[in-house]
Amino acid sequence: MPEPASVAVLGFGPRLQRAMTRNGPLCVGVDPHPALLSAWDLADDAAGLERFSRSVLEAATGRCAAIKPQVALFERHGSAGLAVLERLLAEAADADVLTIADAKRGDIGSTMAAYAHAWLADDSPLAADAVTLSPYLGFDSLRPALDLAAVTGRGVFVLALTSNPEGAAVQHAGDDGVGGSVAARICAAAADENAARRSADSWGPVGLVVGATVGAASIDRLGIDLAAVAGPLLAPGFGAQGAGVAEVAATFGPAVPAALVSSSRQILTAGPSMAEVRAAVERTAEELRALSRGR
Ligand SMILES: O=c1ccn([C@@H]2O[C@H](COP(=O)(O)O)[C@@H](O)[C@H]2O)c(=O)[nH]1
Repeated sequence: MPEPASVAVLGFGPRLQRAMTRNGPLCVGVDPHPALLSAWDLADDAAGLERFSRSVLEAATGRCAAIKPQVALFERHGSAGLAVLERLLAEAADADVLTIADAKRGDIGSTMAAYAHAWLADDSPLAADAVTLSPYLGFDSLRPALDLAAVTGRGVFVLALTSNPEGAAVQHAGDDGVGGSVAARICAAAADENAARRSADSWGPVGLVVGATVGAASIDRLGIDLAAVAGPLLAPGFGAQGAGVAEVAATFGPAVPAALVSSSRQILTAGPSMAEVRAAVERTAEELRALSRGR
């Protein structure tokens, strides 16, 4: 049977480029940690989760390029939490806010196909604009998601150089300074994938996760050319994990225009006052817009 036609007209790469041009490179993380729910005077249950998520979406709308719900923090509430996530994804789509489900999925064959369907198929209740994927069962084990994203006009962000210090033990393995490390191979595979899928000046559907905390020294030592990926670079680690604008500039260098910088706790701790959350989103967005403008 032929693949069903997708409702998406533009691919994820160009849609994200358009959103970043319009609102700047901030991605607001929706991380309803129990401690944050409590600080917002909300119960640690599905109703609290819903109030929290809706408020973050409202504060983020029109001020950022995308939101990134942390799926684990919805899953910990079971089916009721996933139902809240489904509604958040639908409401964000209605508000014209792009969504990246931070699910870090990765498996083999038909199981990977099921993950791909859950997050990237048009008829799935959990469909997001993009999903994060873990390539540690082999980059090509992600094939069902890479192929489905291309069909439905959605995207993927593959973990390459994560923001946590423990990531280096695996991701830097094989470092020979000329692209032999695990991370460099993932970057090269993403670049090949995008070269086959993207058109002219647009980004392809395959992005990478590269922490803002990683630093230029590691990128240089690993011999990685982030700009060659020709796709978006999701950069967690900003704010609560210690990276600021200077670290984003240093880590991404000439690839800074591709950096979609994600911040969760630093913004969310401004709540529960909606005025304060909106102000925190706008302050962060403006700092990052200034970086994109080269100031
Ligand atoms: O390398 C990675 C990949 C994902 N994350 C996720 O991003 C947010 C970061 O939250 P902050 O509060 O801004 O620190 C969180 O959901 C992580 O699971 C990451 O931090 N690093």
